[in-house]
Amino acid sequence: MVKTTEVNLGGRSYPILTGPGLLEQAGAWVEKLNPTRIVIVTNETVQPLYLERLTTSCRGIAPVSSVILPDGERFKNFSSVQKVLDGLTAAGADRHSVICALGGGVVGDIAGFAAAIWMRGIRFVQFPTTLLAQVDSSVGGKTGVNLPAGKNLIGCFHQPSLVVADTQTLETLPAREVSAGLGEIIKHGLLGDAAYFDMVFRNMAAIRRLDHEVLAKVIAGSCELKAGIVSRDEKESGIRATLNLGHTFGHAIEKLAGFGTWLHGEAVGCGLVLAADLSRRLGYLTQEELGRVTEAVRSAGLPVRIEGLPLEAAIACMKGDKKSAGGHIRFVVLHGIGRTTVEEVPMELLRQTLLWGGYRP
Ligand SMILES: NC(=O)c1ccc[n+]([C@@H]2O[C@H](COP(=O)([O-])OP(=O)(O)OC[C@H]3O[C@@H](n4cnc5c(N)ncnc54)[C@H](O)[C@@H]3O)[C@@H](O)[C@H]2O)c1
Ligand SMILES: O=C(O)C(=O)C[C@@H](O)[C@H](O)[C@H](O)COP(=O)(O)O
Ligand SMILES: [Zn+2]
Repeated sequence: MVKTTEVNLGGRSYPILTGPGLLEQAGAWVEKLNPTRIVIVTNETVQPLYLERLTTSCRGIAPVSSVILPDGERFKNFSSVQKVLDGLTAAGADRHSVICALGGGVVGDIAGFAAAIWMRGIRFVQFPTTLLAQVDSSVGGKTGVNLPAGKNLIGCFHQPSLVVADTQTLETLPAREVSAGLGEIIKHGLLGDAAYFDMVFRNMAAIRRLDHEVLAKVIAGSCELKAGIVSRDEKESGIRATLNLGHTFGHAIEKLAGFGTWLHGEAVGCGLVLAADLSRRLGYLTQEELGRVTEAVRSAGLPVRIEGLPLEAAIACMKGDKKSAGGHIRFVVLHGIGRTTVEEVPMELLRQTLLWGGYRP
């Protein structure tokens, strides 16, 4: 059963296909792009699991080669982009070649960025194999890498031509990574409506044990929500900034703890709790609503407290967030479930939230 969700961006529109066993059928969709060469970018963990499946499916369409990256957030950097560019050079890739990103969000962001800059931009296909990538990172065209100074500081918007999410690949995903995916799913629940949030909340245990029926609903729900937002605001001049809920806090945690120490989804989950607390201090959210957000994050198996990172360093990190302007930090805040604004907040309230969350003064 293949579910299709469309990202509507005029000439750059594309479908997101989700369902079990799609890697085996991938060639049929890639062929439609009429590529001169296919370069699959993956990493050393995903390669032994799924590379052969995708390669076999693409055989006969065009010459297929692959680039295997080291695994981990700490390798989401220029050096990995260079490896992909070297692979494209070795393959003799031209402007009509297609990159296939096979893996989680790290591989997708790096491969998408390489696609955006190779010969000033070639097409790429996302084959997300983590829950987080299937519900979030493969959709919307944000590509790029980290700098030591901060998360995703380098990159561009470059939409994929197609997203193919084979839900069967989730069966080999470690439990910690499933929980990380739930960080973004809970975020979507908070951005969507109370009914979607409640459905995610009620089905937390089923999602964590990868119940097929519930998982299909949640992946479709998150993709529809994100596709709808991206279709309205591709380059984040307005509503797309709401997809950053929890991320001003989360990105600071990832950087301060050292990239890869906290998973992105873990930092986002904890960031959602902090964003909810900040919203409560602003008078926008009730104590009961804060409790529900905290309980959702906790029951996803995600951390809800920081423990010991330095508070002032966190504020310095947040000033470098991409939503900041003139050194003023802007946060996505919640006004109940399903309603958000993006605003500057009093520094005193921010400090109170950070202390409450476990930051060290
Ligand atoms: N571009 C966007 O819109 C966007 C959105 C959200 C997150 N991101 C980025 O995505 C990254 C996080 O992505 P992630 O959570 O997928 O992490 P990840 O890419 O590091 O993958 C998580 C781990 O799972 C492994 N893995 C992948 N698929 C597997 C499978 N099927 N079976 C077993 N192991 C598998 C990976 O090798 C890795 O060790 C972060 O860098 C984040 O900034 C980008
Ligand atoms: O697609 C978006 O827009 C998002 O913000 C999705 C986030 O989950 C994702 O982590 C994104 O990469 C963060 O973007 P950034 O612009 O803050 O780096
Ligand atoms: Zn994210």
